[in-house]
Amino acid sequence: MIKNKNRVITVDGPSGAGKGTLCYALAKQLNFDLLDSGAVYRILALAALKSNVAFDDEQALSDLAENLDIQFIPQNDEVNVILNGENVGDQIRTAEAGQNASKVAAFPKVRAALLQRQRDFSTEKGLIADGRDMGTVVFPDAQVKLFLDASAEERAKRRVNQLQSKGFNANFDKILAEIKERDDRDRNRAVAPLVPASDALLLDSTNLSIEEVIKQALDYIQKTVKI
Ligand SMILES: Nc1ncnc2c1ncn2[C@@H]1O[C@H](COP(=O)(O)OP(=O)(O)OP(=O)(O)O)[C@@H](O)[C@H]1O
Ligand SMILES: Nc1ccn([C@@H]2O[C@H](COP(=O)(O)O)[C@@H](O)[C@H]2O)c(=O)n1
Repeated sequence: MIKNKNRVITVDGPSGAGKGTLCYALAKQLNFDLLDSGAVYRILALAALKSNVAFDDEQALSDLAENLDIQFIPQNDEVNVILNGENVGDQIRTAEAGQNASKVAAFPKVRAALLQRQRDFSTEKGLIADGRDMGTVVFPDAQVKLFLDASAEERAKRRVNQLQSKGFNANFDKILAEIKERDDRDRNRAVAPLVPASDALLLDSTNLSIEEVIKQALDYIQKTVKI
């Protein structure tokens, strides 16, 4: 049995690698809680827009981050994301919201303001933590660390399919450019850049189906720790 404070499995990686899909499956299979840390940064960017805080005002953004009133409420197979009492699930899931999140996430004071809030998601039940710095910064003592990657072209293809399946128009070249821009910002920022933890298992999902990724992750988890 994993000791309480370390009962954490981290999944980091770039946008569209399949982290959310994998984390949801792992949380369900293992009956662990789920932290979607990207949603926290997306909510902060939305809160900044709503309160006219500029994306380059680090102090105001970190003050906002300290006082964010957010709730994640599971309902059926979804998690309702609530900001100041308003369900903002749809507003934080746009491509623009992802780009805005990566801008506010680059500031050290913002990341510091959100650190404990993310750690508080870890309980005795166990936690699957999805993000960019889960294994390197937020949960450095996690028992299992995964880094899920895929080529930028494959990730753009997945995003196009995802948007089209929801009835939206999607332009591959535009989405690929956005993915590369966000990768670049996340990988090259001064604080908590997107890098695999030194003790993370690297999983390249470019040529793997969702089922294969889940199986490889579960096999590794079961080999590494007794859940
Ligand atoms: N191995 C895979 N093969 C094909 N499609 C996949 C695979 N993994 C995930 N997908 C699909 O790719 C899309 C993006 O996946 P997902 O949202 O899980 O990525 P993500 O890494 O969480 O992205 P983000 O960091 O931007 O939230 C989804 O439509 C998902 O169904
Ligand atoms: N641990 C994290 C998680 C996310 N970010 C930033 O938020 C952006 C949106 O994340 P998604 O996973 O929801 O796509 C992402 O591009 C990162 O800039 C982060 O910095 N740290």
